Amino acid sequence: MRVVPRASALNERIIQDANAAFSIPGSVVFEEGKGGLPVCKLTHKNGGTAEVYLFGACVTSWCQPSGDEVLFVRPDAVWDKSKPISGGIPICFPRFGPSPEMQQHGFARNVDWVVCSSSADPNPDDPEPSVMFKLKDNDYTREMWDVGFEATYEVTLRRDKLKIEFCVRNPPGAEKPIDFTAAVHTYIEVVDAASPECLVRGLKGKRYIDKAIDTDNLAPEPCAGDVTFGTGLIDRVFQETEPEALLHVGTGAAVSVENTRGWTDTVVWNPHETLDKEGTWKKFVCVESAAISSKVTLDPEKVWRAETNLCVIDL
Ligand SMILES: O=P(O)(O)OC[C@H]1O[C@@H](O)[C@H](O)[C@@H](O)[C@@H]1O
Repeated sequence: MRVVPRASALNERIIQDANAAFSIPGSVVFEEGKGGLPVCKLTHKNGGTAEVYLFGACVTSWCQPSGDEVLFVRPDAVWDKSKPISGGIPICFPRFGPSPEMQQHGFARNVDWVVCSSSADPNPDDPEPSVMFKLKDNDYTREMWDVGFEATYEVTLRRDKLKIEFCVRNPPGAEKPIDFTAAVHTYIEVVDAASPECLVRGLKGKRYIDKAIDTDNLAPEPCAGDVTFGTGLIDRVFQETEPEALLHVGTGAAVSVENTRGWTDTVVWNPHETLDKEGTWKKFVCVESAAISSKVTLDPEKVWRAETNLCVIDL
């Protein structure tokens, strides 16, 4: 009889193997995280840290050297792989939003990614720990999306930034182009989303689809000014945005979400009381780097590269 290893034994083995191949003392280590799931911890020598779960390659924490957390994980997050981790930076791929072929926001946040490299010294005077994950098509993904693909996701903890690079390749030998939409769905902690001091700047004049009004109403309208929260659900897809959007978090600081490369759009989402009546919605705002308004189309062997840099700025 074939003995199926317990989930915890499998996770232990994944952690051991990842440490053997990719740990870097003081910079990159793999541990048991919530629910026993494998998590990679990055530590900068300035005291900053980040955590990335192999499940969904989901960044769940980015702490400043002061210990202040920048990201937000919802209290209803579950850690048993029965659904995506609700919070941090889930990856939406190969579909953003609902789709007839697959689960909301695609399958990338619902599957285990594989660690493929780590590094800590692109700059030896100021080591920047990083870890890279990969995901390829398999029987499960092909049931929903019958194409080949190779995706990588690299998280780098820089002195003052969290850098995220997401690449998708249409592999050699493919016979046709692939197309997809995608986003990194960044949950950022705020003091009180209901306060007028909590706002997103940098989107004025940009056209957006207001998904809170009518998801079938695809006529974009121009954004009048800063985006604020507190009156109800905010769910907006801003098209062809400038590289930087600034979320004022209410502490006198802002988080800059800089779409350095690849991304074309910015999604701003705060669920208000559609999430729960406990007031969780007041504790975060999502500012998402996205490629939605035009699908990305990749010919065989071509690579699409997208990069986001998050940075905390004193106002
Ligand atoms: O609950 P999920 O699947 O993580 O999605 C949350 C939200 O994600 C946002 O990106 C979408 O614009 C919203 O429409 C959606 O409700």
